[in-house]
Amino acid sequence: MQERKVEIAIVGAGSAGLSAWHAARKHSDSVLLIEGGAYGTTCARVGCMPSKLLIAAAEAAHQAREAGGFGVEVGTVEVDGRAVMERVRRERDRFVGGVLGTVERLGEANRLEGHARFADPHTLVVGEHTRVTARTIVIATGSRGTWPDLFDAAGDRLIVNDDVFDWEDLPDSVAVFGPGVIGLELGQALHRLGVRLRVFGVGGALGPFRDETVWAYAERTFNEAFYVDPDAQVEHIERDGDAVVITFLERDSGTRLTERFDYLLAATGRQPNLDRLDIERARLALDDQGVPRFHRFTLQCLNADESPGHIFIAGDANQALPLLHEANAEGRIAGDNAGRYPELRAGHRHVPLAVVFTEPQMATVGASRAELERQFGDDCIATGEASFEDQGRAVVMRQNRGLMRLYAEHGSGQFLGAELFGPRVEHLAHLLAWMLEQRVSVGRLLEMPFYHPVLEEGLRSALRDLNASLRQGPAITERCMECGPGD
Ligand SMILES: Cc1cc2nc3c(=O)[nH]c(=O)nc-3n(C[C@H](O)[C@H](O)[C@H](O)COP(=O)(O)OP(=O)(O)OC[C@H]3O[C@@H](n4cnc5c(N)ncnc54)[C@H](O)[C@@H]3O)c2cc1C
Ligand SMILES: NC(=O)c1ccc[n+]([C@@H]2O[C@H](COP(=O)([O-])OP(=O)(O)OC[C@H]3O[C@@H](n4cnc5c(N)ncnc54)[C@H](O)[C@@H]3O)[C@@H](O)[C@H]2O)c1
Repeated sequence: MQERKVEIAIVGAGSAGLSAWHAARKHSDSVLLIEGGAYGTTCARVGCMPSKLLIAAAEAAHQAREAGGFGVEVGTVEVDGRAVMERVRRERDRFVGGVLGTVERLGEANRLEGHARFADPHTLVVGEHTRVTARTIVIATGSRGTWPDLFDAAGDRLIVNDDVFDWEDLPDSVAVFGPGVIGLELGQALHRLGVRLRVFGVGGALGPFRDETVWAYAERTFNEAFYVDPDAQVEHIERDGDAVVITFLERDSGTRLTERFDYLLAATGRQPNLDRLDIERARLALDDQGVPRFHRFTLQCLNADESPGHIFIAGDANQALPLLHEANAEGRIAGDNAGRYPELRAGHRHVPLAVVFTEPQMATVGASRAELERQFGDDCIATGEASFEDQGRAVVMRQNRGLMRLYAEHGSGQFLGAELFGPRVEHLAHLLAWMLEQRVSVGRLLEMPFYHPVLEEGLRSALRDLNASLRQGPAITERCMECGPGD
């Protein structure tokens, strides 16, 4: 076994680990990046990027089918599954290639390949070939898909997102379990590409929505296009030949149905990659899920005796906000602090922002209304809403489905959060997140310029409604009279 002594060891060369490496290097030349799997990051290989590539193909098919609504006839739309998947893999490989170039440029001496696990709080054993002793350590090991044992009956027809992006062709049918973020993004894309689909959930959850009104609108909208049962009664799963056979009660009728699918796609959540790390040997304080307790602004873990430690945790591994921009930000903070330890700096944490690339898109900004009520008190939160159904630009584009609900604090009028379901709300969500970062009041937001005709005019309607709920402005009595048909 080789021995290596370094200042800072980073476990995991994903988005968080790479950010951590660059931040740590500003403090020391002795920074080692350890990777146990394939280089290239979850985001580029099996996450954000290939999923958006599949969605882009699905959108093209959908737009072509919808063209008739504009009086444009394109004839029968045919999806060439092989060509779709070939482009997904090709562009995915290009994104991965970009990351591999970055990894290459780190220099061979600064990388080590092999699965790392703790031998003691300062020592990692890597792939049975190297013992690495480090002054500080960053855990950036990411997460992986998880599913209940029941699904194992599907054998090798049980797949997760990773498998989808290696397909050479599209299958005929898929049963998606989990109408969360991954399940809805991939499910809707597969449906639009002509794959027969059913989506089964538990407990009623749908995407990221917590606001019941937005949830109900979204649930109705998705179900108009494909079958989604957020609280499904699935009775049996078995493998039969090349098929997965699922017996379930149909959502509205309660009829018992048995259907065959090519695959069961498990999109039932992700678990942090901490279980194969011998984390107990790091002697850290763990929460009841086995995740190290850490400080949100420094990413520093607590030792078992509650003293602040020399180990930091960033990205999906800490399960706090499993999103790419958070993994990058946390990696930077953790790497910086691992470098400057024991003197630490609090990093800047962004307001919560999440976007789901379905159509209509789903987005959340700030805390949910329930969380805000807990923080501020039941009667301190005002709500404003606007529909996209007769919003000018959305009608023009024939994408006039959706609803947004915005929250603000009574008295101060400060904008606090939103749940958005509608066309291209990724952009509205950014505007709102940027405003939330600046702690802007609803009144001040309404003083901003709004062009015409744009989707932002719909946001203005929601802000006006919110301002009226705050009793800081008049209710909208006659829409369109003042602002034209954009609202
Ligand atoms: C299908 C899908 C779509 C997504 N889409 C989006 C999106 O649109 N927008 C968004 O913001 N987020 C999205 N995400 C989430 C985003 O991809 C993750 O939050 C982000 O990639 C996490 O980065 P990370 O560095 O924490 O983990 P990773 O990139 O997974 O890196 C962890 C690394 O650690 C390595 N590792 C693990 N254990 C060990 C060990 N013991 N020793 C050595 N190495 C180890 C792994 O091999 C891996 O390379 C998506 C995720 C999925 C699955
Ligand atoms: N656009 C994006 O930003 C994006 C896209 C994909 C993934 N991600 C990240 O990846 C994370 C993981 O995504 P995810 O979709 O796996 O998790 P998720 O938590 O969003 O959804 C999991 C869903 O599975 C359901 N579920 C749990 N057990 C089930 C069972 N036995 N049967 C049926 N349904 C079950 C849950 O109720 C939930 O609706 C997300 O939280 C997000 O942070 C982000």
